[in-house]
Amino acid sequence: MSDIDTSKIIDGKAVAAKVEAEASAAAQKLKDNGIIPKLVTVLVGDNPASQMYVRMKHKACERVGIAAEDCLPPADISEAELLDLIHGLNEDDSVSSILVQLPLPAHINAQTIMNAISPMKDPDGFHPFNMGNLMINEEGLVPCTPKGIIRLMEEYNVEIKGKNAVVVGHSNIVGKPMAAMLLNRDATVSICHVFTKDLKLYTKEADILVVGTGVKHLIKADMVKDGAAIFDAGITTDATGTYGDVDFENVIQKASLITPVPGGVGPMTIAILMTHVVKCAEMIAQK
Ligand SMILES: Nc1nc(=O)c2c([nH]1)NC[C@@H]1CN(c3ccc(C(=O)N[C@@H](CCC(=O)O)C(=O)O)cc3)C=[N+]21
Repeated sequence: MSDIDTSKIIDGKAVAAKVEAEASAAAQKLKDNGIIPKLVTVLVGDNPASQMYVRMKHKACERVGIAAEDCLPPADISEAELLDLIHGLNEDDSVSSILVQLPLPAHINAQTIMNAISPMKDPDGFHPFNMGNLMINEEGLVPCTPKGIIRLMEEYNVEIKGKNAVVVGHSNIVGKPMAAMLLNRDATVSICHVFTKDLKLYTKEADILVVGTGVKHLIKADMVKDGAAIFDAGITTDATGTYGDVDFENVIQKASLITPVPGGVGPMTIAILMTHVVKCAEMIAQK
């Protein structure tokens, strides 16, 4: 195995700590004025991975000084009952933010649920109102993972304007909003996905490469341009360990900058979420 130049590795944990400190300061200002930002998480059923992610979000709230509450409906809750629960949280003035953990059980339409969350209380930025604003370059509450990646680009002085940016994965929570954010900053953006015929043809041209597919080690060294900045939003955990969508050890040899998994994009997602909970509380205070 060849040596790894650690100066190329983006420290997502360090930037996340900085973002959390900013959120904490903003939360303190609100609290000085008698407003307590509060996140309510809704976790349907008992998926262990979801339980872990929700626990990580609650721990972040604790670090930042945000109140957090857990709603734990059973896996067989009906869509109508879940909608009722959300309507109650929308009406509750003590609740700043509502996060319904994904994935939801198959008998519930996830988008129907996302649409029911008040767009003012949507720290995930998944409501069509917030998604629509992103599309017209009015970035308010936007999806946390791509926003966290943009913040990493800013912190590491990755120029976006005029660059070839390639996004692999076209999900509503990573790929699509990522592409919109890069386009808003004047990159030339390509979006590749599972039906793309020749993935390498695109990735080879990428000055900025963002990958979010959930396919372990999809991106190999021969698919990457020399000097590319690479952001890996994928995470797969199996019996042998935790992996990203990028074959890190080999791809780092060609990259100028690269996020590790874990410790890259993941912590940023949660840190940005914290800033959004505070933003929601600020919006409610101004209403
Ligand atoms: N409504 C909703 N909002 C979400 O934001 C949301 C969701 N549903 N469903 C699931 C995905 C997944 N997600 C992650 C956040 C942080 C890490 C993270 O911080 N990971 C650590 C590693 C954790 C480990 O070791 O497995 C890291 O990358 O360093 C991972 C995954 C948020 N999600």
